[in-house]
Amino acid sequence: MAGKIQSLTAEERDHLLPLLRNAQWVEVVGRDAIYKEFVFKDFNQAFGFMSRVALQAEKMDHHPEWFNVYNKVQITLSTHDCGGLSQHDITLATFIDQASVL
Ligand SMILES: C[C@H](O)[C@H](O)[C@H]1CNC2=NC(N)=NC(=O)C2=N1
Repeated sequence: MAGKIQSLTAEERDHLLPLLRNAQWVEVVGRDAIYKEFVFKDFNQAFGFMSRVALQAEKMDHHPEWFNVYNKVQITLSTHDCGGLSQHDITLATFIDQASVL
């Protein structure tokens, strides 16, 4: 069912994690995952953002772990099929950052 999904290599991490940190993503302690919190003007803005991310997640078959209260959305990205970060998480994080400023 799950295709062969590769964890990021050490070289890819050295390159990509600083870029993610610059964009306010942080590495989760005790787990190979990244996390970021988004704050919007109100629930309508937050849910519009979540809708855009949801459509992309379905398209990618790669889904965020997320928690929403009113105008705040907390997102954790990791690839369950490989037990850690993969290129899918980087791709989705990049999409999420773009979707958050629409
Ligand atoms: C069966 C289905 O394709 C898999 O479970 C997909 C769905 N969405 C997923 N999302 C994430 N974040 N990681 C996965 O490994 C994953 N796998």
